Amino acid sequence: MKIIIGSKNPAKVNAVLEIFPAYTVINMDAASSVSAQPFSDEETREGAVNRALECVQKNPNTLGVGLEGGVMYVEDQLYLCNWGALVDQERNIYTASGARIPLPEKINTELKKGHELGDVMDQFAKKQEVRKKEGAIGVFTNELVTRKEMFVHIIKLLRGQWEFHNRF
Ligand SMILES: O=P(O)(O)OP(=O)(O)OP(=O)(O)OC[C@H]1O[C@@H](n2cnc3c(O)ncnc32)[C@H](O)[C@@H]1O
Ligand SMILES: [Mg+2]
Repeated sequence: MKIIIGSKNPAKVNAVLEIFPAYTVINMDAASSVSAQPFSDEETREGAVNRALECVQKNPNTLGVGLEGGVMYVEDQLYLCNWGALVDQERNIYTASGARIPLPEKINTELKKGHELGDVMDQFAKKQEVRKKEGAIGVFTNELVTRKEMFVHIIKLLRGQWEFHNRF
């Protein structure tokens, strides 16, 4: 059986490969159809669902996975948030979110100017393509939790819900 992941970002693709080792994993660009920088749980979740749906629509009889990164506020504090969606052949939609950590005020200021977190993180960490490697969560947890590891947990939550639904 095939799984289509709606992203070519290695942090996302490698997480799917780890949790679905028996499957053929294919990656494709899928549109989130939300802002390049989602700013709420709702918008980030919608981006993940849109990506997963597009994967299954373009590849019937497969499982589609969408993973989306965003930020959200709890009161005045900006947090990193991530969402995942899995869509099966019957178009059942399973969703789950990942761990969230607060982001420094400096990052909040840059995002409010309209910059994307990916670019802001590269500047902040003085590195390149942080979003494809340890991610913001890796930078701010001293790499105890990497972006891939955070997505691994989300995909476990998706796979587990899908298995529970199909348990008999
Ligand atoms: O190729 P895609 O799948 O689009 O992967 P992406 O890295 O762009 O990731 P998202 O579109 O899901 O994330 C939306 C924006 O937030 C950024 N972002 C989200 N989480 C991040 C993280 O942990 N580290 C760095 N940038 C992150 C990302 O670079 C985008 O600017
Ligand atoms: Mg993106």
